[in-house]
Amino acid sequence: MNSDAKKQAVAAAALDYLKPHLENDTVIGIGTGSTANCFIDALAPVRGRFAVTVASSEASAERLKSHGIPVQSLTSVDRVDFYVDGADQANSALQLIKGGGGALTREKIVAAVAREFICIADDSKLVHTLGEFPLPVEVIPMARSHVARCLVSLGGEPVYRDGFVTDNGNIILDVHRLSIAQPLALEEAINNITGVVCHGLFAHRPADVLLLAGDAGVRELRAS
Ligand SMILES: O=C(CO)[C@H](O)[C@H](O)COP(=O)(O)O
Repeated sequence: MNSDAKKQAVAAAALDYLKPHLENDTVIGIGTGSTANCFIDALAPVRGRFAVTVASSEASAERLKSHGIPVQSLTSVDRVDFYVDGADQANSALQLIKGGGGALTREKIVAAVAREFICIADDSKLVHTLGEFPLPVEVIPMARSHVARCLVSLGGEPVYRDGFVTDNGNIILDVHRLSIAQPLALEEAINNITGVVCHGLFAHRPADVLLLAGDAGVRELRAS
């Protein structure tokens, strides 16, 4: 199975996972990226079976609307029942690196609100130790050099994502060469750097379920 087929398979599996739980008032959070896009496309035929979606990026909101799927802001809903999103890496505790697409801040906010976070990915994303994928950090532009120095002191090699501006008007530093043996501690340490808006290490809020597509089909993992 090639990469696109795996994305479509895992998106279809996420929809199968959700279907028994869909009610007229269900609110679904929607992630960002190519796998999340496959889920948006899979969701279109059942758009009458839930209330509304909340998108984690302008790009996802546009794609949802293009399918006629209703989108509301997070501030106009009183809860998010499910959040479905991809990831750049996942470990066996279902802690994640996210933000390859630069939407990490809104993704982390929707994930924080969601009752259940369903992560969808192909099996190449499951790793023993997070960190080979550069960790995206969203930064207030004027704090770029200060934050970069702090990230170096934590052992990383920050690289400015040239020409990229987040939906929130900020910049991204992608931090290379981190071997994240202690995700909870590192998440807190980076949160504590003044000028950091948010970053893509999801350790305190891991996924609840990881659907992983491989050549033999889609398997469901819970945190171990
Ligand atoms: O965090 C993300 C976007 O900010 C994506 O979920 C992550 O980059 C995975 O993307 P893809 O499904 O295209 O591999």
